[in-house]
Amino acid sequence: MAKPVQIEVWNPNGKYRVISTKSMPGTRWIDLLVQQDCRVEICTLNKTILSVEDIIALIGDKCDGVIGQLTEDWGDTLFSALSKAGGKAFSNMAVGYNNVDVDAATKYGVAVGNTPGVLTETTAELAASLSLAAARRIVEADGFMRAGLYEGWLPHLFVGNLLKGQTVGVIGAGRIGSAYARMMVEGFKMNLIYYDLYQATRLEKFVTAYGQFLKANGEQPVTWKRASSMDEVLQEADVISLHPILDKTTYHLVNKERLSMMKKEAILVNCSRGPVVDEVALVEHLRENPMFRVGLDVFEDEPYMKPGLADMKNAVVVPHIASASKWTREGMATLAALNVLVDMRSLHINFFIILHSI
Ligand SMILES: NC(=O)c1ccc[n+]([C@@H]2O[C@H](COP(=O)([O-])OP(=O)(O)OC[C@H]3O[C@@H](n4cnc5c(N)ncnc54)[C@H](O)[C@@H]3O)[C@@H](O)[C@H]2O)c1
Ligand SMILES: O=C(O)[C@H](O)CO
Repeated sequence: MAKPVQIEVWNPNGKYRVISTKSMPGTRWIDLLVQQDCRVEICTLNKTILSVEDIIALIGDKCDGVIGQLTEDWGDTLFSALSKAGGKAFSNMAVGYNNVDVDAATKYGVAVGNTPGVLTETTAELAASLSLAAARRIVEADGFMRAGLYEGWLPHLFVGNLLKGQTVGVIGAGRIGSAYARMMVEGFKMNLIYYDLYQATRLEKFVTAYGQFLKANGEQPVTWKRASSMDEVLQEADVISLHPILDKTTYHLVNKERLSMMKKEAILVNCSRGPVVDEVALVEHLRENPMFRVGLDVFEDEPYMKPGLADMKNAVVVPHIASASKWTREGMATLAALNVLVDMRSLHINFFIILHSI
């Protein structure tokens, strides 16, 4: 039996039907779709994560394109339903496709898009924030103040780690990993060690030039190294931030064995995807190594945390907010709408007008 559908409709008489499974920030994305003769339907169901059945009900009998979210399971069932409804386009409002079966989409003739780039700096800034929060024990200290425990300055009170001159390690030096590395190198004068399948030439040039600038000004130059293995990064770095995509090769990339390679006072930050870290092993490691700290934006079984994690004082945890700046979220929504419009190209969308309205 078809489920009831709760929606908000824009441009009810539009020729093409485009669905967004969630309300998204700003109105520019809606304007773009409306200008191209789309009827835009936004799901208003009061449920954080929509099920496959919910989305099938939204798609209905006729649907030209869908903007979906990373919490949804875009596999064979949904692409088959979208294709049957005449759909040609799907865009994830996220970077990457780990919740999307691209082969299934291709099989059903649905083009798939995602929203990289506009979230690079915002996500890197959150990774930098988590690095600082963990290094300087900001959340613990904040809780201490609010609990009325502060009785006056003490030499040992919330002593943390100085970043300057230490080594920052980046696993996955793509767009976000490189932006984070630049922030930590330039902002805190950290040396860089990174591991990626590809050489990050621009990043290397940046660190070299910045090192030369520091030297010319009588300061200790910063350095960079491309590691030949991920283990080398884990062994050498003081702060390690994870930025690879999630796929079969990066699932549980950081496991019990690899955690044990890291320095006892190291900081691990994850703003990539939860399953890149074996969270059960991480909780055990945090428990056994109180000076080891983590900053986590993502979790293995979102929205849940593995048992014990919430009790760990040496963990800073935030609810997947790395891309949550107004500019970025509006940009992601705009990009997702453009992806859908471009991929509905067989519908003779007027690209000249699109390009002039963004
Ligand atoms: N927490 C958030 O809100 C948030 C926001 C944006 C992106 N992300 C995640 O961050 C990821 C990276 O985004 P991006 O825009 O930088 O992507 P990107 O494609 O530019 O960078 C990913 C990098 O990972 C590298 N890589 C792939 N497999 C690897 C492996 N096995 N070992 C080491 N490196 C490997 C790639 O070569 C690439 O350089 C996204 O796929 C997404 O999962 C999370
Ligand atoms: O990949 C993404 O885009 C994030 O996880 C949400 O912004």
